[in-house]
Amino acid sequence: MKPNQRLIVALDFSSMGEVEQLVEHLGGSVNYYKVGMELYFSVGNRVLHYLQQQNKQVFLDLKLHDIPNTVARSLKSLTGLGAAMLNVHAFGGPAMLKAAAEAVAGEAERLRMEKPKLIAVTVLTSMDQTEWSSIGQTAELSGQVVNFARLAQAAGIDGVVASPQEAALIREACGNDFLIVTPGIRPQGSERNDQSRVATPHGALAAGASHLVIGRPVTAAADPRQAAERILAEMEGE
Ligand SMILES: O=C(O)c1cc(=O)[nH]c(=O)n1[C@@H]1O[C@H](COP(=O)(O)O)[C@@H](O)[C@H]1O
Repeated sequence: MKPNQRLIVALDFSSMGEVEQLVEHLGGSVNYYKVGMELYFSVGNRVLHYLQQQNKQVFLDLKLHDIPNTVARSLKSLTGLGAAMLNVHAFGGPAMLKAAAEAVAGEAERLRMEKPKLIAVTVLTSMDQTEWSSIGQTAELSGQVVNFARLAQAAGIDGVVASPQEAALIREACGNDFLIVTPGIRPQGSERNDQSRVATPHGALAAGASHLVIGRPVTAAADPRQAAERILAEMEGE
């Protein structure tokens, strides 16, 4: 069976021991992992080296959000680490997004390496319309997600992180080559936890997601391998 490159399992842990235990347990069924702030701040580049040795692809999810110069210079440092995907917050605005895209492309060219994909986080999947309004936003949340996706694409960014509930609108607005990476994935019957805008794996793919980011439905399952294989079967049936 061809390895699945569309399922990204989130390694939301704080130690190498937990990472090694899960990656060994999941074996060849999972080929793509997300390293987020908790893990990277705890163990640093050790986890990237480990995943590279295991021939796994890495989404290094550090969600940069700062002025254009700072984000561009930070991304230069991150580009050479060998992750397949990096991200920034779309809230940084068009100038920051453009500087970010140029920094990654320029550094990858300088290092003669394949350019990591750079994607922009739109509106966090934990937020619902009420919370969105509570921070003073008057536009409809889904409309703003699509607006961010358009701005990111115009700035030369490869795709967005959004909820599966906006995936169809983004696909329509940004075309087939644009990456749509969707967390907020919850298989039938699983806990929502702190996620608000959710869908099933099948629902997310049917709406046009290119990649699914899944954490607790796999990592907190009694049998993570069985949980991952069920999700993969649901994805392959798509
Ligand atoms: O950038 C992300 O990956 C991200 C963006 C977002 O809007 N929502 C979101 O949940 N995430 C990440 O996706 C993962 C979801 O994990 P679970 O809720 O456990 O499936 C976490 O590691 C989050 O940091």
